[in-house]
Amino acid sequence: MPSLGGLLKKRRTKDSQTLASELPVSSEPNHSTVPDSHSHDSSEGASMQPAGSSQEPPQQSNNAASINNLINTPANASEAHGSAHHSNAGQAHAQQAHQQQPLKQERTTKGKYSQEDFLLQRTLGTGSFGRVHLVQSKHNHRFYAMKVLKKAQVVKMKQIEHTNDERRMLNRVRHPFLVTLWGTWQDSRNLYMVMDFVEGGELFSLLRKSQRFPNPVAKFYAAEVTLALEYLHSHQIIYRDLKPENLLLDRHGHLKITDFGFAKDVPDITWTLCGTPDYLAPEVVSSKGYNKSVDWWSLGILIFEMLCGFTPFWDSGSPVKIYENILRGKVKYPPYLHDDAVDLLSRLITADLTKRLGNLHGGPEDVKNHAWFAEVTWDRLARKDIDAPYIPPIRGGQGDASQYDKYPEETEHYGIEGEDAYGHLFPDF
Ligand SMILES: Nc1ncnc2c1ncn2[C@@H]1O[C@H](COP(=O)(O)OP(=O)(O)OP(=O)(O)O)[C@@H](O)[C@H]1O
Repeated sequence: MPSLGGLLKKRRTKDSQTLASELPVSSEPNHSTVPDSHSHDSSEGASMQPAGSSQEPPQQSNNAASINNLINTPANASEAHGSAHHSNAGQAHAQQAHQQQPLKQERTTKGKYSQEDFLLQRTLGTGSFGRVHLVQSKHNHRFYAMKVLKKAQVVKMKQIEHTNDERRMLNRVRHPFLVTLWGTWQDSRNLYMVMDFVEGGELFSLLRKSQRFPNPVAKFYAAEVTLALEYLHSHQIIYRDLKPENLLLDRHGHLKITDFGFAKDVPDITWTLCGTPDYLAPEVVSSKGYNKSVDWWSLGILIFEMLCGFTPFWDSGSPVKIYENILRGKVKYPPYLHDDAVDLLSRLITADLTKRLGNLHGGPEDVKNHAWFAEVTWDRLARKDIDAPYIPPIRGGQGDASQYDKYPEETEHYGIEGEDAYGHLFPDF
């Protein structure tokens, strides 16, 4: 059993460096809120629509409940609600619905927004190349998340292509479980991306506070991720950075995948070594060509981590040790795991690409039809018509960032004009 000291507190970065400014996840108990079923995403318009800007009043809190109590409460789990039912007809519908979901028309945003359009607020998170701020539009007064990437840092870390890909991929996708990009621009030092503000915080924080999720809770999040992967793969996009840090919760408790920094348009195979060590598939580690199959491997790691509280190949030493464990491929399944879960995990976390679920002839349907997902009504899930197991306690209305850890703020001013050595490398921003 690995020692979980570091893993419990630290977010894992793409390059495995720990963030100097990172604060440990708060150990304060969180508070439950009244679950709101039948929630609908208000951020899916083609124009600048409310992103995290619901006009609902703050939700009621229940000061007695810790997150762990809350998500272990059967009444809050989708299975215990009886709201997730197996339905083959539903699966067929969901499949159709996904194939019908169009890629977004490329939005022409260049020159449309600038720093002047937004009031800068607190930092929501930091990453390898910059940080993400909460911002408020001066025009519609709604709240957004603004990702700021330092050009010099992006260039130094040889991430020019990935950064351009991130913008391009995010601009193309439109799905209830993927974050929406509204605009990008650049100044002499930084690149800026304005997205939905997803108010409920990271699944990472919820998981660390809860230690591990009960089977139905893990199943709910895994099912939403499965639909998002199905959508991306049907548009030839591999995501390549699945992990709880990149899964955000909206105010109703549904997932939104953020951080498309490694997403790639890949009709067949690619070779780049990227991702987060714990989550890398063996074909990535061993520098073989790979394809969408890597996301199904990562889904297995994600489900394992949600059910167990740690990743199967984790090592406190170094990424190299983790890579060795991945190549050795030995997974110890704790006895408390449900048999169906172990069966699914062993079919996802397999180095044999001819056996890995999601990568076979049946594609994502093989994953969706697995016994572990038997209760899931996929078409209802795709409509967000299944109650989420945990409703983030967002009491402050719009712009409430209380679900995010606090970070030391950036002192550098944004919007500075001047010499720009790298601007030509990012022509789409
Ligand atoms: N749309 C959003 N709404 C709210 N918070 C967000 C949003 N996007 C990102 N964040 C917060 O900012 C953090 C960093 O964002 P992101 O992962 O995109 O940056 P990154 O530089 O690519 O990070 P990394 O190098 O760790 O992958 C996220 O983990 C999350 O806490």
